[in-house]
Amino acid sequence: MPERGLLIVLSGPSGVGKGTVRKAIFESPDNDFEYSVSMTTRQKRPGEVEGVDYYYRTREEFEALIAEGKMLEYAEYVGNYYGTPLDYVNQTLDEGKDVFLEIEVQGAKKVKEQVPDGVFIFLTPPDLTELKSRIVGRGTDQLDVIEKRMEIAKKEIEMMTLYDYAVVNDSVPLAVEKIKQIIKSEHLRVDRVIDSYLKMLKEL
Ligand SMILES: Nc1ncnc2c1ncn2[C@@H]1O[C@H](COP(=O)(O)OP(=O)(O)OP(=O)(O)O)[C@@H](O)[C@H]1O
Ligand SMILES: Nc1nc2c(ncn2[C@@H]2O[C@H](COP(=O)(O)O)[C@@H](O)[C@H]2O)c(=O)[nH]1
Repeated sequence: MPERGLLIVLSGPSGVGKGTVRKAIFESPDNDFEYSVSMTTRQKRPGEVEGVDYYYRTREEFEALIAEGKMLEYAEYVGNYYGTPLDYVNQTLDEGKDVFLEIEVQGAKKVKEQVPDGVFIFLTPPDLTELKSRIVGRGTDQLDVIEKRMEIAKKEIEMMTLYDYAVVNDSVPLAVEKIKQIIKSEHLRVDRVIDSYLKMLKEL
Protein backbone atom coordinates (compact mmCIF):
# COMPACT_ATOMS: atom_id res chain seq x y z
CA MET A 1 0.00 0.00 0.00
CA PRO A 2 1.47 3.44 -0.89
CA GLU A 3 2.34 5.91 1.86
CA ARG A 4 -0.69 8.11 2.47
CA GLY A 5 -0.57 11.47 0.65
CA LEU A 6 -0.31 14.84 2.32
CA LEU A 7 -3.37 17.02 2.87
CA ILE A 8 -2.50 20.61 1.99
CA VAL A 9 -4.88 23.36 3.09
CA LEU A 10 -4.53 26.83 1.58
CA SER A 11 -6.71 29.34 3.34
CA GLY A 12 -6.94 33.05 4.04
CA PRO A 13 -9.38 35.93 3.70
CA SER A 14 -11.63 36.36 0.71
CA GLY A 15 -9.91 38.25 -2.11
CA VAL A 16 -6.34 37.64 -0.89
CA GLY A 17 -5.67 35.60 -4.04
CA LYS A 18 -6.11 31.97 -2.95
CA GLY A 19 -7.80 31.01 -6.22
CA THR A 20 -5.22 32.88 -8.30
CA VAL A 21 -2.29 31.28 -6.47
CA ARG A 22 -3.87 27.82 -6.51
CA LYS A 23 -4.50 28.04 -10.28
CA ALA A 24 -0.88 29.14 -10.83
CA ILE A 25 0.33 26.13 -8.81
CA PHE A 26 -1.84 23.74 -10.83
CA GLU A 27 -0.69 25.29 -14.13
CA SER A 28 2.97 24.62 -13.24
CA PRO A 29 4.40 21.84 -15.43
CA ASP A 30 5.87 20.11 -12.35
CA ASN A 31 2.62 20.13 -10.36
CA ASP A 32 1.71 16.78 -8.89
CA PHE A 33 -1.04 17.73 -6.41
CA GLU A 34 -4.68 16.71 -6.81
CA TYR A 35 -7.21 19.52 -6.37
CA SER A 36 -10.32 18.77 -4.34
CA VAL A 37 -13.22 20.54 -6.10
CA SER A 38 -15.51 22.03 -3.46
CA MET A 39 -19.28 21.98 -3.35
CA THR A 40 -21.30 25.18 -2.96
CA THR A 41 -24.85 26.48 -2.93
CA ARG A 42 -23.82 29.84 -4.38
CA GLN A 43 -24.77 30.85 -7.91
CA LYS A 44 -22.36 29.95 -10.68
CA ARG A 45 -20.40 33.05 -11.83
CA PRO A 46 -19.94 33.73 -15.56
CA GLY A 47 -17.20 31.48 -16.91
CA GLU A 48 -17.34 29.00 -14.03
CA VAL A 49 -17.82 25.34 -14.89
CA GLU A 50 -19.61 22.57 -12.92
CA GLY A 51 -17.10 20.05 -11.59
CA VAL A 52 -14.13 22.32 -12.36
CA ASP A 53 -14.68 25.40 -10.22
CA TYR A 54 -17.28 23.89 -7.90
CA TYR A 55 -20.04 21.31 -7.74
CA TYR A 56 -23.13 23.54 -7.62
CA ARG A 57 -25.94 22.16 -5.46
CA THR A 58 -29.19 23.40 -3.90
CA ARG A 59 -29.34 23.99 -0.15
CA GLU A 60 -31.53 20.88 0.19
CA GLU A 61 -29.02 18.72 -1.68
CA PHE A 62 -26.13 20.13 0.34
CA GLU A 63 -27.91 19.61 3.66
CA ALA A 64 -28.72 16.01 2.71
CA LEU A 65 -25.00 15.36 2.08
CA ILE A 66 -24.10 16.91 5.44
CA ALA A 67 -26.67 14.65 7.14
CA GLU A 68 -25.20 11.59 5.40
CA GLY A 69 -21.70 12.49 6.69
CA LYS A 70 -20.39 13.02 3.16
CA MET A 71 -18.51 16.27 3.86
CA LEU A 72 -15.03 16.47 5.38
CA GLU A 73 -15.93 20.01 6.41
CA TYR A 74 -18.38 22.70 5.44
CA ALA A 75 -19.04 26.30 6.36
CA GLU A 76 -21.66 28.92 5.74
CA TYR A 77 -20.06 31.95 4.16
CA VAL A 78 -21.94 35.14 3.12
CA GLY A 79 -25.24 33.21 3.04
CA ASN A 80 -24.09 30.11 1.13
CA TYR A 81 -22.73 26.71 2.03
CA TYR A 82 -19.26 25.68 0.89
CA GLY A 83 -17.77 22.27 1.65
CA THR A 84 -15.23 19.57 0.85
CA PRO A 85 -16.58 16.18 -0.31
CA LEU A 86 -15.06 13.53 1.98
CA ASP A 87 -14.82 10.47 -0.30
CA TYR A 88 -12.63 12.12 -2.94
CA VAL A 89 -10.16 13.34 -0.31
CA ASN A 90 -9.88 9.97 1.44
CA GLN A 91 -9.58 7.93 -1.75
CA THR A 92 -6.93 10.23 -3.21
CA LEU A 93 -4.84 10.35 -0.02
CA ASP A 94 -5.07 6.54 0.19
CA GLU A 95 -3.63 6.35 -3.35
CA GLY A 96 -0.58 8.17 -1.96
CA LYS A 97 -1.34 11.44 -3.74
CA ASP A 98 -1.21 14.89 -2.13
CA VAL A 99 -4.59 16.61 -2.01
CA PHE A 100 -4.87 20.39 -2.15
CA LEU A 101 -7.82 22.22 -0.56
CA GLU A 102 -8.50 25.92 -1.07
CA ILE A 103 -11.03 26.85 1.60
CA GLU A 104 -12.05 29.61 3.99
CA VAL A 105 -10.93 29.83 7.60
CA GLN A 106 -13.84 28.21 9.51
CA GLY A 107 -13.56 25.15 7.26
CA ALA A 108 -9.78 25.01 7.65
CA LYS A 109 -10.23 24.97 11.43
CA LYS A 110 -12.54 21.95 11.15
CA VAL A 111 -10.08 20.14 8.86
CA LYS A 112 -7.27 20.79 11.36
CA GLU A 113 -9.34 19.11 14.10
CA GLN A 114 -9.79 16.01 11.94
CA VAL A 115 -6.48 15.87 10.07
CA PRO A 116 -3.92 17.49 12.38
CA ASP A 117 -1.00 16.19 10.31
CA GLY A 118 -2.10 18.17 7.26
CA VAL A 119 -0.14 21.25 6.19
CA PHE A 120 -2.02 24.46 6.93
CA ILE A 121 -0.93 27.53 4.97
CA PHE A 122 -2.43 30.97 5.53
CA LEU A 123 -2.21 33.36 2.59
CA THR A 124 -2.10 36.97 3.80
CA PRO A 125 -2.59 40.24 1.93
CA PRO A 126 0.19 42.86 2.05
CA ASP A 127 -2.39 45.04 3.91
CA LEU A 128 -6.17 45.53 4.25
CA THR A 129 -6.36 48.40 1.73
CA GLU A 130 -4.83 46.14 -0.90
CA LEU A 131 -7.21 43.34 0.12
CA LYS A 132 -10.26 45.56 -0.44
CA SER A 133 -8.98 46.82 -3.77
CA ARG A 134 -8.49 43.20 -4.92
CA ILE A 135 -12.08 42.29 -4.01
CA VAL A 136 -13.42 45.46 -5.67
CA GLY A 137 -11.14 44.99 -8.69
CA ARG A 138 -12.33 41.43 -9.21
CA GLY A 139 -15.78 42.86 -9.95
CA THR A 140 -17.74 39.80 -8.80
CA ASP A 141 -19.47 41.21 -5.71
CA GLN A 142 -21.98 43.96 -4.88
CA LEU A 143 -20.90 46.64 -2.40
CA ASP A 144 -22.82 45.06 0.53
CA VAL A 145 -21.14 41.68 -0.08
CA ILE A 146 -17.73 43.38 -0.33
CA GLU A 147 -18.30 45.01 3.07
CA LYS A 148 -19.32 41.64 4.57
CA ARG A 149 -16.23 39.95 3.10
CA MET A 150 -14.01 42.71 4.59
CA GLU A 151 -15.59 42.36 8.05
CA ILE A 152 -15.09 38.58 7.95
CA ALA A 153 -11.51 39.09 6.67
CA LYS A 154 -10.51 41.04 9.79
CA LYS A 155 -11.68 38.18 12.04
CA GLU A 156 -10.05 35.59 9.78
CA ILE A 157 -6.65 37.30 9.97
CA GLU A 158 -6.84 36.96 13.77
CA MET A 159 -7.13 33.18 13.28
CA MET A 160 -3.74 32.95 11.56
CA THR A 161 -2.28 31.40 14.74
CA LEU A 162 -4.01 28.11 13.90
CA TYR A 163 -1.80 27.67 10.84
CA ASP A 164 1.63 26.19 10.31
CA TYR A 165 2.82 28.75 7.75
CA ALA A 166 1.97 32.31 6.66
CA VAL A 167 2.71 33.38 3.10
CA VAL A 168 2.26 37.01 1.99
CA ASN A 169 0.68 37.21 -1.46
CA ASP A 170 2.41 40.33 -2.70
CA SER A 171 3.50 38.58 -5.89
CA VAL A 172 1.78 35.47 -7.29
CA PRO A 173 4.96 33.76 -8.60
CA LEU A 174 6.74 34.34 -5.27
CA ALA A 175 3.79 33.03 -3.25
CA VAL A 176 3.64 29.95 -5.52
CA GLU A 177 7.36 29.26 -5.00
CA LYS A 178 7.08 29.63 -1.22
CA ILE A 179 4.13 27.23 -1.08
CA LYS A 180 5.95 24.65 -3.21
CA GLN A 181 9.00 24.91 -0.93
CA ILE A 182 6.85 24.47 2.18
CA ILE A 183 5.31 21.30 0.77
CA LYS A 184 8.68 19.89 -0.31
CA SER A 185 10.01 20.44 3.23
CA GLU A 186 6.92 18.84 4.78
CA HIS A 187 7.61 15.68 2.78
CA LEU A 188 11.07 15.48 4.34
CA ARG A 189 9.91 15.76 7.96
CA VAL A 190 11.24 12.88 10.01
CA ASP A 191 7.80 11.94 11.36
CA ARG A 192 6.61 11.46 7.77
CA VAL A 193 9.53 9.33 6.57
CA ILE A 194 10.30 7.38 9.74
CA ASP A 195 7.97 4.44 8.98
CA SER A 196 9.75 3.55 5.74
CA TYR A 197 13.14 3.65 7.53
CA LEU A 198 11.87 1.48 10.39
CA LYS A 199 10.55 -1.01 7.85
CA MET A 200 13.92 -1.03 6.07
CA LEU A 201 15.73 -1.70 9.39
CA LYS A 202 13.40 -4.60 10.19
CA GLU A 203 14.15 -6.15 6.81
CA LEU A 204 17.93 -6.03 7.34
N1 LIG B 1 -0.39 39.00 -5.83
C1 LIG B 1 -1.41 39.66 -6.35
N2 LIG B 1 -1.26 40.96 -6.70
C2 LIG B 1 -2.29 41.67 -7.21
N3 LIG B 1 -3.54 41.17 -7.43
C3 LIG B 1 -3.74 39.88 -7.10
C4 LIG B 1 -2.70 39.07 -6.55
N4 LIG B 1 -3.23 37.83 -6.31
C5 LIG B 1 -4.51 37.87 -6.71
N5 LIG B 1 -4.83 39.10 -7.18
C6 LIG B 1 -6.14 39.56 -7.67
O1 LIG B 1 -7.00 39.68 -6.53
C7 LIG B 1 -8.34 39.34 -6.87
C8 LIG B 1 -8.84 38.28 -5.90
O2 LIG B 1 -8.15 37.07 -6.16
P1 LIG B 1 -8.84 35.65 -5.96
O3 LIG B 1 -10.20 35.64 -6.58
O4 LIG B 1 -7.83 34.65 -6.42
O5 LIG B 1 -8.97 35.64 -4.37
P2 LIG B 1 -9.57 34.52 -3.40
O6 LIG B 1 -8.76 34.60 -2.14
O7 LIG B 1 -9.61 33.21 -4.09
O8 LIG B 1 -11.02 35.05 -3.18
P3 LIG B 1 -12.30 34.26 -2.62
O9 LIG B 1 -11.88 33.69 -1.32
O10 LIG B 1 -13.33 35.33 -2.47
O11 LIG B 1 -12.67 33.23 -3.63
C9 LIG B 1 -8.32 38.90 -8.34
O12 LIG B 1 -8.76 39.95 -9.16
C10 LIG B 1 -6.85 38.56 -8.59
O13 LIG B 1 -6.49 38.76 -9.92
N1 LIG C 1 -15.00 25.95 4.12
C1 LIG C 1 -14.91 25.97 2.79
N2 LIG C 1 -14.68 27.11 2.13
C2 LIG C 1 -14.57 27.07 0.80
C3 LIG C 1 -14.69 25.88 0.09
N3 LIG C 1 -14.55 26.15 -1.23
C4 LIG C 1 -14.34 27.46 -1.33
N4 LIG C 1 -14.34 28.03 -0.10
C5 LIG C 1 -14.13 29.43 0.25
O1 LIG C 1 -15.34 30.15 0.22
C6 LIG C 1 -15.05 31.54 0.06
C7 LIG C 1 -15.94 32.16 -1.00
O2 LIG C 1 -15.65 31.60 -2.25
P1 LIG C 1 -16.18 32.28 -3.61
O3 LIG C 1 -15.86 31.29 -4.69
O4 LIG C 1 -17.65 32.53 -3.44
O5 LIG C 1 -15.41 33.57 -3.75
C8 LIG C 1 -13.58 31.61 -0.35
O6 LIG C 1 -12.85 32.04 0.80
C9 LIG C 1 -13.25 30.20 -0.71
O7 LIG C 1 -11.88 29.87 -0.49
C10 LIG C 1 -14.92 24.68 0.82
O8 LIG C 1 -15.02 23.57 0.29
N5 LIG C 1 -15.02 24.78 2.15
